[in-house]
Order: sequence, then C-alpha cells, then structure tokens
Amino acid sequence: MNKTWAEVACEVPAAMVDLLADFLVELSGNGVSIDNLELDTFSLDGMDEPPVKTVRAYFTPDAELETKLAAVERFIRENAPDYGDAPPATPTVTTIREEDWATGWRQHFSPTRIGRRLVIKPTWEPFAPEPEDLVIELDPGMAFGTGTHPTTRLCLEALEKLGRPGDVLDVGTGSGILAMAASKLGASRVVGTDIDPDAVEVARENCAMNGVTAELTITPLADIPGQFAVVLANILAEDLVRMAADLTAKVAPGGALILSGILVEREPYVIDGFAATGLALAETTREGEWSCLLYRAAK
Ligand SMILES: C[S@@+](CC[C@H](N)C(=O)[O-])C[C@H]1O[C@@H](n2cnc3c(N)ncnc32)[C@H](O)[C@@H]1O
Repeated sequence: MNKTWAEVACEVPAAMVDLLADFLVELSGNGVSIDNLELDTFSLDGMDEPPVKTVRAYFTPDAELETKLAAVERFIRENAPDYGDAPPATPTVTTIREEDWATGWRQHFSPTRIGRRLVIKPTWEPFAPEPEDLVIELDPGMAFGTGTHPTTRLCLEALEKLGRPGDVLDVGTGSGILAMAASKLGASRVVGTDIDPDAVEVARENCAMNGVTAELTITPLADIPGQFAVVLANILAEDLVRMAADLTAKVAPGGALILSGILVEREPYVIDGFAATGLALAETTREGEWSCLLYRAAK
C-alpha cells in the first residue's frame, strides 16, 4: 500500500494532554499517540514529570486537512492559557507512510480486558485466556477501534450487559471491533456499516482473522433493510442526532440502541435529539469525559 498520512504533532503542557487527545480523536476519527518530549538534562533536573508532552494525531492528507489543522491550532490557542503562561508551539505536520503509522502504535497497545469476558489482544502479544474469555485479536490498523478509547469500551460494556444480543447492527464499524464482540457474544446476525471504505476493508480483514462472520458494507444506514435487536453507534454527538430517525427505525420492537462518542457535556444535546424518537433512555454510563446512552424500544 502506498497510502500516506499527515502526522500532526502538538507540543502542549502535560496537564492539557487528555483534553487535546480527545479533541484530536474526534476530529481525526483515528487514535492518537502521546509521548514525552525529549528535554535536556537541565530542564529535567528535579522534575518528576516533563512539563510538556507531544500528542500525535493522524489525518488523511485530503482537501479538508488545512481546515482541520486550523481547528487544531485554534483549539490549542484557546485552551493552552488555562494550563500555563508559555505560548503554545505551532503544531508540525509530517507525511508518514502507512506502515510507519501502524508500527508506531504497537508500543501503545497491549491485551485489555473489557467488561467481564471480552479481551482485546494484539496479535503479537501472548495471552492466556480464562475459560469464559472471549478474545478478539486486533492489530492497530487504519481504522478507529482498538479498544483503547473510552467510547469503544463503554459500547462494549453496554453490549455485554445485554446478554446474548440477537441480530446486531454496528453503525460506524471502524475496525469492526463492536461487530466482532457482538458475534463472539452470540449474536445471530451481525451487520456493520461505515462511510469509509478503507475502514470496511480493515473490518473485513479483522473479522476474517477472528473467524467472525459479519456482513460489512458501505451501504448508508437508511438503506440497510430490516430491524435489529441491538443497534450500536459510536460516532460524534452531532452525527448521532442528525441520524436519530434512521437509527431509531433500525431498532426492532423491544430492542436496544447503544449510543457512544458523546462528551459528557454533550449528553443533554443528544438526549434532546432523541426525545422525539419514542425510545426510552434506560441507562447512562460514563468513563472520564465520555458518555454512553442505552435506549430501549417499546415491545
Ligand atoms: C469513532 S469510530 C468508531 C469505531 C468503532 N465502532 C468503535 O467503537 O471503536 C467512528 C466510525 O464511524 C464512521 N462514520 C462516521 N459517520 C458515519 C455515518 N454517517 N455512517 C456510517 N459510519 C460513519 C467513521 O468512518 C468511523 O469509522
């Protein structure tokens, strides 16, 4: 593959890393890496934590890149003053090859237990599962969803709590992680859709690697036939609200809709956006600044 990525490196005060990382994940649709800036021995003297860290995000180098870069610069400029007096450095952009992007991720990715039985494990790491464990093998690829992001974890936990899930629709499947988990949890049929054809390709490869059968497609949500016992969508709050009617239409009577990708401060906005759908909000779970909403359809 000759694909390249624009790696955007932002040096920010260490205390601002989480805020910026979440912003970059949302904006790029991909994971970020965080590493310590190399400092000289004088500046490190007597310091436990370096004061500045570098957050790296990965963007497709397309026509929207300039606009996204401007948004990153604006975000840093507006938020950095809350974390210290030093003026923030301008983010740097480096073009990197796809292979390097994937390799860089390896050091940040290790077996992770999520919920009671699900374990996400990179292919290269040895892991001894418990008898009840449902292991998903996953290498960081070009699609969002390695299980390291709270929005994915919240979705997986909510899904596992539903028990054997029946037919499942995964909207914005990314790496296919939720689709694979649904299948491992005993779903009778799994459909995953994504607007990004590359993500669908990655999801197909991941499903094949895990022996999972799922129908993976770029068919828009509104055109997917049928209804599902569980519909999952880990997408941005704005998209969830825009898609509220289509998402609701896919939930079978008595079924569940799991919405993730919602910043806690955006919870009321999403709840408002789903108020007219007739679905009942059954549970809200949170991790850090992320929320996941579980809705139920009437029987
Ligand atoms: C945050 S990732 C979620 C990936 C994975 N489901 C997870 O939970 O980790 C969001 C995914 O939704 C896709 N997406 C965004 N808008 C979409 C839409 N309107 N319909 C389908 N997929 C969409 C993106 O391409 C991306 O792969």
